[in-house]
Amino acid sequence: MTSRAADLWAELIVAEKLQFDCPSDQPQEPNFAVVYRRQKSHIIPQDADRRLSNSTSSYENRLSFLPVKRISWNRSLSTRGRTSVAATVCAELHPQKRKPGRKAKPPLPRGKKVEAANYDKERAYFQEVDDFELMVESPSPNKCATWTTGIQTDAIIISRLSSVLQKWLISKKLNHTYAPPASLSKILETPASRKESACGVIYGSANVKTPEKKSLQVPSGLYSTQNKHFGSRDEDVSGGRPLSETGIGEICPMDEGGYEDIEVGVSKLSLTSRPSSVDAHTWDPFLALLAACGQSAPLTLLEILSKYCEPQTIAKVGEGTFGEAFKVGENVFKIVPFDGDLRVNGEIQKKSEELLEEVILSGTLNSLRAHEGHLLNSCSTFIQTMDMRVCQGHYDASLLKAWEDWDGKHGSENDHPKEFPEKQCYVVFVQEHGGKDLESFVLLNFNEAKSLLAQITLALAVSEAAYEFEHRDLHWGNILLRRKGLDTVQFTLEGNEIHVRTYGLLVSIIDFTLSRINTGEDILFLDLSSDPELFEGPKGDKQSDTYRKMRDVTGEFWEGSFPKTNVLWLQYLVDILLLKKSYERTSKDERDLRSLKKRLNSYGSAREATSDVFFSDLFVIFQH
Ligand SMILES: Nc1ncnc2c1ncn2[C@@H]1O[C@H](COP(=O)(O)OP(=O)(O)OP(=O)(O)O)[C@@H](O)[C@H]1O
Repeated sequence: MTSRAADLWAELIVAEKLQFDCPSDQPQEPNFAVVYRRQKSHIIPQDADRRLSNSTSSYENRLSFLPVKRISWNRSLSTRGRTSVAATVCAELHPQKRKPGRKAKPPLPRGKKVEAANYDKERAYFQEVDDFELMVESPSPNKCATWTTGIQTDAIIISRLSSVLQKWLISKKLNHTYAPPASLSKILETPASRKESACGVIYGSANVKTPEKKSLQVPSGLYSTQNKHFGSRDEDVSGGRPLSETGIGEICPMDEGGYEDIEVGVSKLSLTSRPSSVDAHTWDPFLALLAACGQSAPLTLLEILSKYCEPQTIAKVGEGTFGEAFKVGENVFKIVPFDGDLRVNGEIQKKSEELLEEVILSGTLNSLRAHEGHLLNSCSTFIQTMDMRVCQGHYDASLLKAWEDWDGKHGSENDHPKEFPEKQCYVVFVQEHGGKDLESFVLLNFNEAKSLLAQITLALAVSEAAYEFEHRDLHWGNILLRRKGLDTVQFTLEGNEIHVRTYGLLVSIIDFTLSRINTGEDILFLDLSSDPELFEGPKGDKQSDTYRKMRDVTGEFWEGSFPKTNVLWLQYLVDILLLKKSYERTSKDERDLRSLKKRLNSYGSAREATSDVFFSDLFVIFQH
């Protein structure tokens, strides 16, 4: 960003602040949306530091589930990037210096009387900003917070522990190498199990209901779909230390078995049989994460990289606060360090259990891909995760080179990864390459804009039907676009096949950090109330307003199912398409968009929104 833009920026945020503080004086809303990214919080409670350093040196004494009201929230949802607005100023307590030249936001001036907002300046600012090539990461409010699944009491922690272990046990069963599922294969071959996977509890449409905490059900859908993505486990799994030598192995032996031994394993975790203190010290989320990735020991980064391409061909494609994204062969590797002492980009690293949840969530959304066309609800709009692996060691030389090349061209906001020590662990998400984010993608015409909205609306509708899914952070950095010569893309919603005209545009949704999902066993969600900054963005900024509207809709009961939040993000997207993106369109097209936005007010879910007339000429429906 040029210094002129920075100056304009400083003036703008003063004006914004004044307007925010004195809404009655200046009720008028700005004409241009500001993209709000959350600011890094620099308040690191001593407690958090202590816990972190305790947990990283050895895996043996790792605390199991941290108290769910976690300090990690305070590492906070970061605000980064060019167009960010700093809504609050946090005390700078953490010792790590910011990388010189990092594009930090100007602080929000406080207590200073200034003139009211001048929108000509704002317009000029955004003009300048838009001219600046958009290369860096999505404006994602950065994660941090802890995934949580319930009210923060000991009993709930135990129950959560048990339920995550259920998932671990299931994951283990998913893995051919761990436990060749001979009996399972037979079950899968039967028509009954296929039918169950189509209408099953986990992947069925209306079967997932929030309040029910189901007893363990072996998700045949999980086997029949996820096996296809994660089925090819390899040498490292069988060759490594068997989990039966670990604490987890004692809970559920590693040898063969069908559903029974999963149930036996889980039953051993019942509240009556195990005091919470025992659970807290025998459960090791790192081992569970390994198991969920089908491993018994971490790989090196080079091992996984070299399976996908010649390491010299790797190029960096993007960055977030916690993840670096590299193009590796045809795929994108998102590499997220975790559990280490070293601050990454000023943030405390994520913990194993957070990554475990993310792994589960990615796997669950993956299962919406209908490989055999037998799912009641399916779509391919959520980014495909091909593999997820735990790695350990220094950053590989090929990645360092790619990182430096990108830094030279674009100027990274992240710390140089050469700092990672030998003990550093990472989760590598191997994903399909989803293209460019909406922020930087150049839309050509109104048809593309319509198809974008249609694909997102249907994907949300499908995921609502399957998992009560709410993305809760669907800003323009989390929508990837690419052009592909497909006329239509297929969705299945409650058994109905719907083909959406693409006009050559294919949409992928990424970043499920704030998302809420009901897997049928657990409700995974983030307690956004723990991050008040999220709701303090400038008034009139569409993204910030959307967080506040979500808060109103949910009444801060973030665990609950409120599909309306998906509708709020659809309205945000309409605004973005009207206000922030330029493409060939008529005034009638704009009127249509505005009418859609208005009608969206009356829809309670993306599912309902699919019936809107706006989409009628884009959908071709086949009823079964
Ligand atoms: N599958 C993908 N295909 C193409 N680009 C991707 C993919 N995944 C991530 N990227 C790129 O990397 C950037 C960072 O990814 P992502 O937002 O998932 O990381 P993150 O660490 O979760 O970010 P943050 O925490 O800051 O939101 C994205 O904005 C995008 O440009």
